[in-house]
Amino acid sequence: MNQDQLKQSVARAAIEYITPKLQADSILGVGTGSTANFFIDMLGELKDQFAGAVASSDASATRLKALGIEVLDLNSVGELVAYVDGADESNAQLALIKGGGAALTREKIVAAVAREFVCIADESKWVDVLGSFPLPVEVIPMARSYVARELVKLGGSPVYREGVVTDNGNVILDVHQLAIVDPKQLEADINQLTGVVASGLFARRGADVLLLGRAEGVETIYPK
Ligand SMILES: O=C(CO)[C@H](O)[C@H](O)COP(=O)(O)O
Repeated sequence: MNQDQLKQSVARAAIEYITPKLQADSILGVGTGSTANFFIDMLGELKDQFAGAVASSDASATRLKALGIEVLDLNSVGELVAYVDGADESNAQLALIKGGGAALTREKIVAAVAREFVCIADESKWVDVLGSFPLPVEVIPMARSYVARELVKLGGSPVYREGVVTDNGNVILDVHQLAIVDPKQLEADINQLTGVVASGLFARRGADVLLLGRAEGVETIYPK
C-alpha cells in the first residue's frame, strides 16, 4: 500500500469510528490536510446523519460546503461531538506535532472544543520522540525575529516559512533540531513567548485516539 492508500484506509476507519456517535443535532470538528481531505470526501456519505461541521481552515470549509455539508462558526455552537484531523508526528502518549499545513491555531481551538480528538495518520507519522518534523509556530508578523531569537534559546533552529500567511493573517516559524522529550513543558514554554499565537505541539490536549494506518491494517491506539 502506498501512503495515499494508507491515508484513505484511516479516513475510512474514522468514518466507521464516528458514525455510531453521530446524532441529528451533532456538530463535528473537521481538520486540515491531505488525510483530512480523504475523510471529508467520505463524510459526504453521512451528511444526513448530523447537523453540520466546524472546519479548522478555509480550505476544509470550502471542501465541506462543496459536498453540501453545512459549515458553522465555532462561536455559534456548543460542544463538538468529535474532532477528526491528521498529524505530522505522534508519540505513544498521542502528543502530536501538527501544522504542516499552517492551520495549527484553528486546529488547536477546534480540538479544544471537541469531546474527543480522533487523530488519523499513516504509519510514517509514528515516532518515539517528537521533533524530527520541524515544529510549526504561528507568530504575529512584527514579533517574528524576536520570537525566533527566543526559540533559539529553547534549543531550536527556527526557519521562517516564506510566502505563507495563515488564515489568521500571521506567519509561521518552523523549528528544527528539537528532540522533544517533555512535550507538555515545551508547549508551555513556547506558549508564554510574547508574540506567539500557538505552537503545533498538541501535548496538553493531545489526541484521545489514534487510528494509525499500517500496511497490515488500521491500528487503534489509545494514549499510553
Ligand atoms: O496539521 C496539519 C495541517 O496544519 C495536518 O494535519 C498535518 O500537516 C498532516 O497533513 P497530511 O494529512 O497532509 O499528512
